[in-house]
Amino acid sequence: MHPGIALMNFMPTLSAAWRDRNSLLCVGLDPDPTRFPAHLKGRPDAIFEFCSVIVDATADLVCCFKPQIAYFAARRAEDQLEALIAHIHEKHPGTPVILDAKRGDIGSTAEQYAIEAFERFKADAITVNPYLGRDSIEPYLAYRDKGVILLCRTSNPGGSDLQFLDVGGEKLYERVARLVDTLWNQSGQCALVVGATFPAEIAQVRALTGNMPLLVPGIGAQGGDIESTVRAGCTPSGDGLMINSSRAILYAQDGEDYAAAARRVAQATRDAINRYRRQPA
Ligand SMILES: O=C(O)c1cc(=O)[nH]c(=O)n1[C@@H]1O[C@H](COP(=O)(O)O)[C@@H](O)[C@H]1O
Repeated sequence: MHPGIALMNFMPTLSAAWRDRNSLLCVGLDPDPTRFPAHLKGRPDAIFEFCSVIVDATADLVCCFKPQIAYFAARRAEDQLEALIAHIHEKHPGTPVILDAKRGDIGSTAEQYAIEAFERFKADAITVNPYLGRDSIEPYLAYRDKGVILLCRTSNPGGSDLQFLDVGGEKLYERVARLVDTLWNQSGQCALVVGATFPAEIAQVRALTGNMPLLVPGIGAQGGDIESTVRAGCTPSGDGLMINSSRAILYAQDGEDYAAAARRVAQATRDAINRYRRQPA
C-alpha cells in the first residue's frame, strides 16, 4: 500500500531474529543526557553517539531495539533519532526497530503519526494506544509490512485504574486483548504490550491470544521478574516475547567503557531469559 518505504517485513524479521540470535531481549533506547558519561557531555551529537555505541555493542544479543521518542524530542534531537534508526538498518540488518511513541488519535491525525513513524523515521513497528478504537489504528495497519503494538496491560501501577475496570464480566485489558486478537489483527501485524510487573496478566493475555507477539517492558529498573515473565508468556515454540530492558542496560556503568558494561548486562539478561524458555517442540 505504501511502496518504496518498507525496508523489511516486521513479523517475519522478528521471528528470524528470535531464532538466529537465540534471543527474546529488546534493548530499549531511552537516552537521558544527564546520565551520559562525562566525555559525551556537551557534544551536539551526544544522543546519537551514546545510542549507536550501545547498539553496536549489543546488536548480536537482541531480537529488536526500541527507541523511545520522548527522549529524543525533549532534546530537539529527532534528527539524531532518524540517524540512529538508519544506523541500525545499515549496520545491523535483520534487527527490527520499534518506535515507542504510544500514539492515539482520530484517523486523520493518526495518518500523520503513521507517516512520521514509518516514512520519516523508517521504524519497523510502533507502539500505539487502543483507547480511540479501531479506526484510530487503521492508518498504521495500512502499512502492511509494519508492526502495530497496542498497549494492553501496562507495567506501571496506575495502569490498573482503567485497565482493570470490569467491562461486562471481563477486565478492560482482557477486552483489548480479545478485540485485537479476533477483530483488529486480520492482517497479522499486531502485537500487545503487557508489563513484566504483572506475570499473571501476561499468562492471561497469552491464553487469550494464542501466539501473538508480546512486548514486555518492566524487567530491570522496574523490578519485573524474568523467570515468571518468560514462563507466563513464552509460546509453545519457545518465543513470542520481546522482553525490553532500557535503563538497566544503558546505564550499567557511567564511565567511558559504558558500552562494555551494557553488553555484559545485556548478555546476562538474554541468558537469564533463555534459561526459562521452552524448547521448541
Ligand atoms: O510501551 C512501552 O515500551 C512501555 C509500556 C509499559 O507498559 N511500560 C514501559 O515501561 N514501557 C516503556 O519501556 C521502557 C522501560 O524502561 P526501563 O524501565 O528503563 O527498562 C520505557 O521506554 C517505557 O516507556
